[in-house]
Amino acid sequence: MSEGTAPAVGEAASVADEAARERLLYLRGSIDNLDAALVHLLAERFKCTQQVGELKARHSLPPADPAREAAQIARLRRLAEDARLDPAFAEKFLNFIIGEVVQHHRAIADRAVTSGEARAEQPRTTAG
Ligand SMILES: O=C(O)C(=O)C[C@]1(C(=O)O)C=C[C@@H](O)C=C1
Repeated sequence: MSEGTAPAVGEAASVADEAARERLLYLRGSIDNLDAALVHLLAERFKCTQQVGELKARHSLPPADPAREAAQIARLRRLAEDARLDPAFAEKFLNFIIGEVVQHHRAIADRAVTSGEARAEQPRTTAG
C-alpha cells in the first residue's frame, strides 16, 4: 500500500486476496488433520472387523448380520442428526464401510474352508 494515501482499488483487493489465501491454508491444515484422524479411525475399525471375520469363520457364522446393521444405521442416523450431519450421508458412508467389511469376512471364510480351519457343523444326534 502506498504511504499516506488511501489504498488503490487493486491494492485493497490484493490485501483481501492475501487474507483469503491465509484462511484457505488454515482451513486446509484442519482438513488434512481430520483426514489423517479418519484414516487412523478406519484402520482401527478394520483391525476389529478383521478379528470379527476370523471369529465368524472359525465358528461358521454368516459374514453379514442384517439385524445388527439395521441397528447400527438407525443409531448412526440419530448421531448424525444431533451433530447436524446429513443422516442420509452417514447411512451411505456406513453402508460403504460395512459392504467392504462383509467382502473381507467372505474372503476370510473362503480361506478358512479351503484350509480346513472352519469348525465343522456339529453332527446331529438321533436321540431327542
Ligand atoms: O458385528 C458384526 O457382526 C460384524 O461383522 C461387523 C459389521 C460392521 O462392520 O460393523 C460388519 C458386518 C455385519 O453385517 C455387521 C457389522
